[in-house]
Amino acid sequence: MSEPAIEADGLTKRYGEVTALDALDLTVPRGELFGFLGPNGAGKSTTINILTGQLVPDEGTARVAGVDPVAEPVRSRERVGILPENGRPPSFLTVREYFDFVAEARDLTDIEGRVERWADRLAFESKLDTLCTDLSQGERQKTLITQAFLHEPEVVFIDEPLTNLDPIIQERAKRFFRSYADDGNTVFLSTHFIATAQEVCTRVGIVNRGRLLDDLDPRELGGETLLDRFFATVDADSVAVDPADPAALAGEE
Ligand SMILES: Nc1ncnc2c1ncn2[C@@H]1O[C@H](COP(=O)(O)OP(=O)(O)OP(=O)(O)O)[C@@H](O)[C@H]1O
Repeated sequence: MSEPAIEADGLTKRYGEVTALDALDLTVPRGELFGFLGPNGAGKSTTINILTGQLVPDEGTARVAGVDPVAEPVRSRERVGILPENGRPPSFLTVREYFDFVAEARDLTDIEGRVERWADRLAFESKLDTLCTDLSQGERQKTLITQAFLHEPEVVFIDEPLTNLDPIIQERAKRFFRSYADDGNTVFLSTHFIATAQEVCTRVGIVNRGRLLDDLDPRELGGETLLDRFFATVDADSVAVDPADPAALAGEE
């Protein structure tokens, strides 16, 4: 069997008193559109930052696209695409200049065809020569999604990619993410949109308090919704936080 696209073993990260990741284990096989779900502060961004070579864990190991992002962050970042949450393209470049800049950094030549395809897919052809500072929020998001996929990486991390996109473009983007994974690449989608994860993801992980609590195929949920499963999983874990509270342990209000 081929090596998984993403493997994390015992990842631990502390910020002072706060344990953001608590020996997190995670395996994502190639070809999955993997939804990474969890409440605010669960450790999603911290996990992504470690897996993309932007943050060093206190303990644990990781491999992404065959590279150790902790030992070889630069080589690792070459292999992956990243759509950060709340990112902003540089204000002083036009959209096209920004893509040229990304292409230069990624050692890509002849990106015109790719840029045109993305502009068509996400409907921003008319904005290619606009300064990034003059883009709407949704147009900025379209620009950032495009840069994440421009070098056609085998693993892409996308953090809340649908934010600020209109419903038509959301549908197109979702279809694209799924087809990109169906082509054998791996898409790691961090989101609070649980219905979207149920709709498009081929696998989903639920994280809380820095640990992976569940890892499932949402198509095998039967009658249960992913939202029900999410609430039940996180609630059960939160009850476990306070064993001194007998009412909570009994599941009472
Ligand atoms: N630079 C930092 N310094 C101190 N604490 C941090 C730092 N970054 C994250 N944390 C803390 O680590 C925990 C995990 O944060 P993280 O950003 O990974 O969560 P998240 O799941 O991405 O949350 P959200 O859904 O709100 O974006 C939180 O308690 C957060 O306050």
